[in-house]
Amino acid sequence: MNSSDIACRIEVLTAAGRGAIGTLRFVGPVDLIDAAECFRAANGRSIADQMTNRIFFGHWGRGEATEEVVLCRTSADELEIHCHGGSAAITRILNDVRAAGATVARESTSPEDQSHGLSDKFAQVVTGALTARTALLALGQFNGAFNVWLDRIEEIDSDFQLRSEVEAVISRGDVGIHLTAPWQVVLYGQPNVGKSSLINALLGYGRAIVSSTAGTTRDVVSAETALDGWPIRLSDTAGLRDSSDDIEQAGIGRALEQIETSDCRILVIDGSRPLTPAERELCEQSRPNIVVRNKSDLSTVAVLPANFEGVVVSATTGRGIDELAELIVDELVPDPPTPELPIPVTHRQIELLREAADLAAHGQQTAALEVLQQMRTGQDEWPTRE
Ligand SMILES: Nc1nc2c(ncn2[C@@H]2O[C@H](COP(=O)(O)OP(=O)(O)OP(=O)(O)O)[C@@H](O)[C@H]2O)c(=O)[nH]1
Ligand SMILES: [Mg+2]
Repeated sequence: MNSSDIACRIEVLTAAGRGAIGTLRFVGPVDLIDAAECFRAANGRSIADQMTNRIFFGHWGRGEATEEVVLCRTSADELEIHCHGGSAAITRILNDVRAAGATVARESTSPEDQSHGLSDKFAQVVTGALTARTALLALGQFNGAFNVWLDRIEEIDSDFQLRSEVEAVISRGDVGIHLTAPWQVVLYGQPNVGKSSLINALLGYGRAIVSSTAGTTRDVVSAETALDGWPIRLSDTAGLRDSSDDIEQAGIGRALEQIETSDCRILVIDGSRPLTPAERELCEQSRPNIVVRNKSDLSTVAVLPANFEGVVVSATTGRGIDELAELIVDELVPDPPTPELPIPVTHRQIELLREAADLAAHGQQTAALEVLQQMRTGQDEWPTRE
């Protein structure tokens, strides 16, 4: 019998979005998968020779690029496949089984299908949102906040008012872009001031190595967390100093790149001793968003240049860490939006909004509205997480 004559299908059982494990169910003759040679059981038997209702372990894929999976024949012609929860593993298994002749069931819970055809890729933003808070904002857009706004602005008859409405939406673009990608926050400063201790205190666990030896951190060490429900990637960096050590120099080069590309720059100084000339220069030249005066449990003698406030903390005792977290949030999201407000979620949407604001500023209201109508859901490109 030709495989295309066999009624068999595969479906994804786990919900869309990020998860630890992905589960798929195959219904049909399992020798179809054996014949396609996409799975090798650790016990050397074919799937058809495995006992029902017993799990068995093996590798999916051929050659080098295999992946560990756990399978279970839940009945003679039903097979569950448990794999890594990322979409890559699920998609690969779906594609292999489809290539072997199975159909992919419509009830698939891929993000595209989960929108039930109601809307478009807003569903992808909802499932790609990194925290409950950002998921709620994305859900607001999925539920039509943007389209409601597009309907409403068509009624506006003043180009001045149109422009200010559009600019208010643009101002939420930074939050929109970060629904699915964390803000970058960097800690930097001289060696031994307590940067690694601080990142650990903010994270609540020991991510970075701490030691009394200056020059301990050599590379950028990053970790993701959430502060007040906002997704944040904190990066610890090598202490900045003149060094003849090649590895340390390379680490300092990476630190400087990270400082340059971050959304929030936190300069850490050792507040228990007078400010060094290098720290003074960093205050004045590196444009820090926040200056942290660490080691306040020892003393607070450091005096910052005029116009710099500095938050007083101790990574060791925890003093000031909550206040520091609040300052970071205030820097990144000074005006947190609510889910019913329209929020652009892609760079393309922000570009279109800017174009419309510009047209409105030149009195071209009809043209501005035409540009805005291109933003109706379903006509845009969407962000994906690397
Ligand atoms: N008393 C006190 N000691 C601290 C505090 N924060 C850090 N230290 C100590 O300072 C030393 C250096 O801490 P690290 O966190 O490794 O400093 P760093 O800035 O990451 O250093 P490099 O990686 O070398 O650039 C360690 O001995 C820490 O225990 C603090 O708030 N109070
Ligand atoms: Mg360090």
